[in-house]
Amino acid sequence: MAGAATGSSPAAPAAAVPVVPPKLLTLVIPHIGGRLLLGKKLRGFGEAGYYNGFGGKVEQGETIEASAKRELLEEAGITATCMQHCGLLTFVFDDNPQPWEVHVFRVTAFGGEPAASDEMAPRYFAEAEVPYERMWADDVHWYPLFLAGKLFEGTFHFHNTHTLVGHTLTEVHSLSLPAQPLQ
Ligand SMILES: CNc1ncnc2c1ncn2[C@@H]1O[C@H](COP(=O)(O)OP(=O)(O)OP(=O)(O)O)[C@@H](O)[C@H]1O
Repeated sequence: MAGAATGSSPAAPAAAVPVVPPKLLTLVIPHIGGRLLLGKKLRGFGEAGYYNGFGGKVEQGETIEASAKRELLEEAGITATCMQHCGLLTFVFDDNPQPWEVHVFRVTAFGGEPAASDEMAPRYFAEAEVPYERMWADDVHWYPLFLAGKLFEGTFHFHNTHTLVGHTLTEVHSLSLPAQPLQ
Protein backbone atom coordinates (compact mmCIF):
# COMPACT_ATOMS: atom_id res chain seq x y z
CA MET A 1 0.00 0.00 0.00
CA ALA A 2 1.35 3.40 -0.94
CA GLY A 3 1.78 6.17 1.58
CA ALA A 4 2.08 4.04 4.70
CA ALA A 5 2.26 6.10 7.86
CA THR A 6 5.54 5.92 9.73
CA GLY A 7 4.01 6.44 13.17
CA SER A 8 1.41 4.40 14.99
CA SER A 9 -1.19 7.17 15.11
CA PRO A 10 -2.35 9.56 12.39
CA ALA A 11 -0.35 12.77 12.20
CA ALA A 12 -1.89 15.56 14.26
CA PRO A 13 -2.74 18.69 12.31
CA ALA A 14 0.05 21.26 12.58
CA ALA A 15 -0.63 23.72 15.38
CA ALA A 16 -1.60 27.12 14.04
CA VAL A 17 1.41 29.21 15.05
CA PRO A 18 0.61 32.85 14.35
CA VAL A 19 3.37 34.43 12.33
CA VAL A 20 3.66 38.14 12.98
CA PRO A 21 5.41 40.00 10.18
CA PRO A 22 8.43 41.90 11.46
CA LYS A 23 8.42 45.63 12.16
CA LEU A 24 10.83 47.23 9.70
CA LEU A 25 13.30 49.77 11.07
CA THR A 26 16.41 51.57 9.92
CA LEU A 27 19.60 52.38 11.78
CA VAL A 28 21.96 54.90 10.19
CA ILE A 29 25.50 55.51 11.42
CA PRO A 30 27.76 58.15 9.88
CA HIS A 31 31.30 56.68 9.90
CA ILE A 32 33.85 59.12 8.57
CA GLY A 33 37.54 59.65 9.20
CA GLY A 34 37.77 57.08 12.01
CA ARG A 35 34.86 58.61 13.92
CA LEU A 36 31.22 57.66 14.40
CA LEU A 37 28.34 60.08 14.77
CA LEU A 38 25.86 58.71 17.31
CA GLY A 39 22.85 60.33 18.90
CA LYS A 40 22.09 60.60 22.60
CA LYS A 41 18.43 59.74 23.08
CA LEU A 42 16.67 62.67 24.73
CA ARG A 43 13.40 60.88 25.46
CA GLY A 44 11.91 57.42 25.63
CA PHE A 45 11.11 55.34 28.70
CA GLY A 46 14.28 53.64 29.94
CA GLU A 47 16.25 54.92 26.95
CA ALA A 48 16.94 58.60 27.63
CA GLY A 49 20.70 59.14 27.96
CA TYR A 50 21.48 56.11 25.80
CA TYR A 51 23.38 56.34 22.50
CA ASN A 52 22.34 54.87 19.19
CA GLY A 53 22.53 55.46 15.48
CA PHE A 54 19.71 57.42 13.87
CA GLY A 55 16.59 55.73 12.54
CA GLY A 56 13.10 54.51 13.16
CA LYS A 57 10.16 52.79 11.57
CA VAL A 58 9.86 52.49 7.79
CA GLU A 59 6.58 54.12 6.80
CA GLN A 60 4.02 52.91 4.26
CA GLY A 61 4.86 54.02 0.73
CA GLU A 62 8.53 54.50 1.58
CA THR A 63 11.56 52.44 0.54
CA ILE A 64 13.91 51.31 3.30
CA GLU A 65 16.69 53.47 1.88
CA ALA A 66 14.49 56.57 1.65
CA SER A 67 13.37 55.95 5.21
CA ALA A 68 16.99 55.80 6.40
CA LYS A 69 17.75 59.15 4.76
CA ARG A 70 14.59 60.74 6.13
CA GLU A 71 15.34 59.62 9.70
CA LEU A 72 18.92 60.89 9.48
CA LEU A 73 17.66 64.29 8.37
CA GLU A 74 14.88 64.42 10.98
CA GLU A 75 17.03 63.28 13.90
CA ALA A 76 20.50 64.67 13.10
CA GLY A 77 19.77 67.46 10.59
CA ILE A 78 22.08 66.06 7.89
CA THR A 79 21.58 64.70 4.37
CA ALA A 80 23.34 61.47 3.41
CA THR A 81 25.17 61.83 0.09
CA CYS A 82 26.99 58.48 0.25
CA MET A 83 25.33 55.60 2.11
CA GLN A 84 25.71 51.80 2.02
CA HIS A 85 23.48 49.06 3.38
CA CYS A 86 25.80 47.06 5.64
CA GLY A 87 23.77 44.99 8.08
CA LEU A 88 20.55 43.13 8.72
CA LEU A 89 19.69 42.61 12.37
CA THR A 90 16.67 40.69 13.63
CA PHE A 91 15.53 41.26 17.21
CA VAL A 92 13.26 38.70 18.84
CA PHE A 93 11.58 39.49 22.17
CA ASP A 94 9.92 37.12 24.63
CA ASP A 95 7.56 39.95 25.66
CA ASN A 96 6.53 41.01 22.15
CA PRO A 97 5.23 38.65 19.42
CA GLN A 98 6.50 40.95 16.69
CA PRO A 99 10.20 40.65 15.78
CA TRP A 100 12.05 43.75 14.57
CA GLU A 101 14.04 43.74 11.34
CA VAL A 102 16.61 46.51 11.45
CA HIS A 103 18.50 47.55 8.31
CA VAL A 104 21.83 49.15 9.19
CA PHE A 105 23.41 51.78 6.93
CA ARG A 106 26.84 53.39 6.94
CA VAL A 107 27.03 57.00 5.81
CA THR A 108 30.45 58.04 4.51
CA ALA A 109 29.53 61.52 3.28
CA PHE A 110 26.78 63.93 4.19
CA GLY A 111 25.68 67.51 3.67
CA GLY A 112 24.85 69.95 6.44
CA GLU A 113 25.94 70.26 10.06
CA PRO A 114 24.77 67.79 12.71
CA ALA A 115 22.26 69.47 15.02
CA ALA A 116 20.17 68.26 17.94
CA SER A 117 16.52 67.40 17.30
CA ASP A 118 13.88 66.95 20.00
CA GLU A 119 14.72 63.21 19.93
CA MET A 120 18.51 63.00 19.63
CA ALA A 121 21.65 65.03 20.36
CA PRO A 122 24.42 64.05 17.91
CA ARG A 123 27.95 63.49 19.18
CA TYR A 124 31.14 62.15 17.58
CA PHE A 125 33.00 59.18 19.08
CA ALA A 126 36.40 57.80 18.15
CA GLU A 127 36.19 54.15 17.05
CA ALA A 128 37.89 53.03 20.28
CA GLU A 129 35.50 55.05 22.47
CA VAL A 130 32.10 53.74 21.47
CA PRO A 131 30.05 53.92 24.73
CA TYR A 132 28.78 50.34 24.74
CA GLU A 133 27.76 50.54 28.42
CA ARG A 134 25.19 53.18 27.39
CA MET A 135 23.90 51.39 24.28
CA TRP A 136 21.64 48.46 23.42
CA ALA A 137 23.14 45.15 24.58
CA ASP A 138 23.49 43.79 21.03
CA ASP A 139 25.67 46.68 19.84
CA VAL A 140 28.91 45.48 21.44
CA HIS A 141 28.64 42.31 19.34
CA TRP A 142 28.08 43.73 15.86
CA TYR A 143 29.81 47.13 15.99
CA PRO A 144 33.25 45.50 15.53
CA LEU A 145 32.06 44.13 12.17
CA PHE A 146 30.57 47.51 11.31
CA LEU A 147 33.80 49.30 12.27
CA ALA A 148 35.82 46.86 10.17
CA GLY A 149 33.72 47.73 7.10
CA LYS A 150 32.10 44.27 6.87
CA LEU A 151 28.58 43.28 5.85
CA PHE A 152 26.78 41.25 8.51
CA GLU A 153 23.56 39.52 9.54
CA GLY A 154 22.55 38.68 13.07
CA THR A 155 19.65 37.56 15.21
CA PHE A 156 19.43 38.67 18.83
CA HIS A 157 17.05 37.26 21.44
CA PHE A 158 15.91 39.52 24.28
CA HIS A 159 14.17 38.78 27.58
CA ASN A 160 11.90 41.56 28.89
CA THR A 161 12.89 43.80 25.96
CA HIS A 162 16.37 44.70 27.22
CA THR A 163 18.22 41.60 28.47
CA LEU A 164 20.16 39.86 25.71
CA VAL A 165 19.94 36.09 26.18
CA GLY A 166 21.42 34.74 22.95
CA HIS A 167 22.51 35.64 19.48
CA THR A 168 23.95 34.54 16.17
CA LEU A 169 26.04 36.82 13.99
CA THR A 170 27.79 36.21 10.68
CA GLU A 171 29.72 38.20 8.16
CA VAL A 172 28.07 37.98 4.73
CA HIS A 173 29.22 38.87 1.24
CA SER A 174 26.06 40.54 0.03
CA LEU A 175 22.82 41.92 1.35
CA SER A 176 19.67 42.68 -0.56
CA LEU A 177 17.10 45.40 -0.09
CA PRO A 178 13.59 45.29 -1.52
CA ALA A 179 13.38 48.01 -4.18
CA GLN A 180 9.63 48.48 -3.71
CA PRO A 181 8.18 50.87 -1.15
CA LEU A 182 6.56 49.30 1.92
CA GLN A 183 2.88 48.46 1.18
C1 LIG B 1 16.97 45.82 20.29
N1 LIG B 1 18.25 46.31 19.97
C2 LIG B 1 18.52 47.39 19.23
N2 LIG B 1 19.83 47.61 18.98
C3 LIG B 1 20.22 48.67 18.27
N3 LIG B 1 19.36 49.56 17.73
C4 LIG B 1 18.06 49.35 17.94
C5 LIG B 1 17.57 48.28 18.69
N4 LIG B 1 16.23 48.37 18.71
C6 LIG B 1 15.87 49.45 18.01
N5 LIG B 1 16.96 50.03 17.54
C7 LIG B 1 17.02 51.26 16.75
O1 LIG B 1 16.63 52.33 17.58
C8 LIG B 1 16.03 53.36 16.80
C9 LIG B 1 14.74 53.79 17.41
O2 LIG B 1 13.85 52.70 17.47
P1 LIG B 1 12.38 52.94 17.93
O3 LIG B 1 12.39 53.82 19.13
O4 LIG B 1 11.64 51.67 18.06
O5 LIG B 1 11.84 53.69 16.69
P2 LIG B 1 10.56 54.61 16.71
O6 LIG B 1 9.39 53.73 16.93
O7 LIG B 1 10.78 55.72 17.67
O8 LIG B 1 10.56 55.13 15.25
P3 LIG B 1 10.07 56.51 14.75
O9 LIG B 1 11.25 57.45 14.96
O10 LIG B 1 8.87 56.87 15.57
O11 LIG B 1 9.78 56.28 13.30
C10 LIG B 1 15.87 52.80 15.41
O12 LIG B 1 16.93 53.30 14.64
C11 LIG B 1 16.04 51.32 15.61
O13 LIG B 1 16.57 50.74 14.46
